[in-house]
Amino acid sequence: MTASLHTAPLHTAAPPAVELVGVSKRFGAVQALHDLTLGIRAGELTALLGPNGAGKTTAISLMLGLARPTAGVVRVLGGNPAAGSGRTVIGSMPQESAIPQALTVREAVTLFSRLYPAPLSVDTALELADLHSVASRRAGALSGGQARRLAFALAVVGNPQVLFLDEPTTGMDAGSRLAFWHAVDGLKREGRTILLTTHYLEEAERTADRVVVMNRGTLLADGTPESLRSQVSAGRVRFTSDLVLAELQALPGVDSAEVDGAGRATLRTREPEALIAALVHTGVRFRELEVSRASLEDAFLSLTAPDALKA
Ligand SMILES: Nc1ncnc2c1ncn2[C@@H]1O[C@H](COP(=O)(O)OP(=O)(O)OP(=O)(O)O)[C@@H](O)[C@H]1O
Repeated sequence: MTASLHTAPLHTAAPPAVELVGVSKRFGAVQALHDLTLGIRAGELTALLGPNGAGKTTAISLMLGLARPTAGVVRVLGGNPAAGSGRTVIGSMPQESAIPQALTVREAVTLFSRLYPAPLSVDTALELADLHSVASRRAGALSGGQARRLAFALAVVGNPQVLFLDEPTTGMDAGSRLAFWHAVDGLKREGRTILLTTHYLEEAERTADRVVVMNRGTLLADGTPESLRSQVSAGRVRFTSDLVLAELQALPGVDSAEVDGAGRATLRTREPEALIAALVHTGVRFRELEVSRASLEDAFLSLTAPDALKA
């Protein structure tokens, strides 16, 4: 197949689905966001991570047009979200949602579906949120996890192009979480743009195309889960030998080394394979070799609290 010479690659041509340019947000004395610039590409699943108070929910409320920036520009699908443009193609699952307690699950989803021009069927939304078995239960009688799933159904029933999920899995049990991520995967495969916040880093690691780490209202890191992991020492190598600290530190690629009184060494390195090859090459006898990979959690801790990993 021959591609047209005039066809620009899609990923460079497509404007960001969500864009923050130089955005600041102040609440009185609190600077919740400080000069934040961020573009979310269409069809991408982005996880927004950061410790409590980092500014994640504030960023989402600006993207939803629920608050206005103190400075800077927010665009969603090319328009100003505060002007209400695009409201019918945006779905949102807030951290806390107030759903009329007397409505049944099916009634609440039906009511919401009527607000949108091209909604999903109510049954599809119930299915996606794994709510069929409690469809006739009143919202006020749902468990915490079921109430989160109802909030998810309400977020997706409008058939959104862009979906914001603020700590979606908080309160869900393991089975609900699995079903939830399966549904999110399906929505992503359909080409929807999804931005979520989570404190469950292993979920972000498995699901996200891109991870954005914030702290104190600013952006600390932005990349694939893999690229963030590689920003910290990618692995931890442990073994027992007669090597002393200075000899361990002299091995190639060692970022940090510790050794206890029994000769048990713990080394952090970006290149565990090269380190082990060099160790073998020295001819020194070693035993009890263990190699473990840095997790996104290691990267997150190292980015948001640089001293945390030095201990
Ligand atoms: N309406 C408000 N009035 C005053 N301060 C606010 C308001 N909303 C947020 N803040 C402050 O702005 C900062 C960022 O809060 P935000 O809720 O965006 O953080 P977050 O990253 O979502 O945190 P969490 O992980 O705890 O949900 C915090 O210091 C918070 O106390």
